[in-house]
Amino acid sequence: MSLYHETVGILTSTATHTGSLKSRIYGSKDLKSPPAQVYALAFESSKWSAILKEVVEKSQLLQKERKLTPALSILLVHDLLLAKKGIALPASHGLRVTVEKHKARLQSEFTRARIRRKCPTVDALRAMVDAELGPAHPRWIRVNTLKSTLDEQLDTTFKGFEMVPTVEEVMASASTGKKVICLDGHVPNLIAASPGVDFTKTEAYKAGALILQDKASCFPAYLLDPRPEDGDIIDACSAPGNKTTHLAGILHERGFAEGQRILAFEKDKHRAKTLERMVATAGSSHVTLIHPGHDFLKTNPNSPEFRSVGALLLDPSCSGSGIVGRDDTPEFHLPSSPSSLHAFAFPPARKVTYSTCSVHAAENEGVVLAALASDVARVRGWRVRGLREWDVRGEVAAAAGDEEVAAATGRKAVELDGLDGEGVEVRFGSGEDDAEGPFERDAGGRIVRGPDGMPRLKAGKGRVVDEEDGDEDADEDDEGDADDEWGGFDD
Ligand SMILES: C[S@@+](CC[C@H](N)C(=O)[O-])C[C@H]1O[C@@H](n2cnc3c(N)ncnc32)[C@H](O)[C@@H]1O
Repeated sequence: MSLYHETVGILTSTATHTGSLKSRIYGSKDLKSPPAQVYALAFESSKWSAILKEVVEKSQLLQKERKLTPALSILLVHDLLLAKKGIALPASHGLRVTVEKHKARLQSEFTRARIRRKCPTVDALRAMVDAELGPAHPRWIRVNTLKSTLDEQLDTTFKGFEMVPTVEEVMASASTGKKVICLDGHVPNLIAASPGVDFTKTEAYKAGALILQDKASCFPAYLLDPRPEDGDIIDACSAPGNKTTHLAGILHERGFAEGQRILAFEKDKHRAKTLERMVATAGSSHVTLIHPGHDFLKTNPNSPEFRSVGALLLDPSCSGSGIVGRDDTPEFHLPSSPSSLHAFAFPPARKVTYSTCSVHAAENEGVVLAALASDVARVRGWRVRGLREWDVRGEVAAAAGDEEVAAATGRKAVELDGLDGEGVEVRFGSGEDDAEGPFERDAGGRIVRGPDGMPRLKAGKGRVVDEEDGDEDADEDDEGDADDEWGGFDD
């Protein structure tokens, strides 16, 4: 079957019409054509289809060529008019001949469609079509510290990229074609690069030194703040392994304690294989114990295996409604909220992060509220912490009017309040607004980082590093509530 028929099949089949376009194509076992080619054709043709529909209709192509279907006509006319190499079929192929004999008429209808949109050139029309898709998002790349360092990557993979101080400038580079990068101001070792640059061919990517991971997806491991003294860390819902390997990267920089491990659960055996591959490529197999095909909810928190689990990361399956750039409407799956309640029951656990890639309150604030209202949370004293200074936090209405939950759950950080009076390491910041953010910047506007790779906070902005013992302390709060002083992760 030709590339065109296979792509029509993907775009029109109701049987495969779930999940994103990408997952439908890359998850299809029946495709003969290269998935990347099918994806490019499906995506680009869909992007242009409003204009191509006009061209096909006004040229009366379908009336003249009865064997062509509407979907096939859009794909073929797309390649005829817009692909560099034209229709990807032999010159004598019936489909190609059928469409090419109408080239002059199709071309003139395309020109009319462009003029109707007041675009003087095809490039201007292209820019208009791209703009309708919304702003180009940066390519987020996490340097995997198990395999490389930020500096090493700046000197190699990103050599030749211009360093800019803001993500807005990275996004703007989509229209100038310049290759630029910006170091993220929140998550260490995270880089925003120009949209459209393909890093999958680089040696660093192939070696696992670079991991393509959206910024939002980097927050859970960063907020969990795994430390050598935390003991074992559970990643309850691990595949494909972005956060599992991120946890390993953070602990690698801090130094794993003797015998400290990441316990990674993945209930889907097929996805667990992907997890195994990712953990191996990232160089973290020796510190990660994978439980393939194991349902985290079926674990016994009191089992000796978990006696030193101090922190858990929960990233359950969700509707995915908040994924930027998702190209079609996702199904609405509710997450398994019991995972939060289950995590609270691990005896030594002191920290849990709960994250989703959903914008639905039922999957976010609703789950946090239900978890906090549970018996185990009340008995063990679990409370919500985190992200006080983040611009977008939980919604008060969605949190049933609970302002503490709403104000603290912008990106779902939940932490145990010290049961034994020792308190906890993470504290809230003051919540003051600061146009430039709370971090020190150098003359070029870049965020200055401390020896541990964390951005350095300006004096008076929450977390500070005690120069003598390296411990992180909170500044004095005007209201004297040390619990409300943390500002380490926030903008
Ligand atoms: C959102 S994805 C996790 C993404 C992953 N944390 C990452 O950053 O790459 C959710 C995964 O959790 C798995 N999962 C869901 N419920 C689970 C459970 N109760 N126990 C173990 N795995 C679970 C799903 O099979 C799926 O692979």
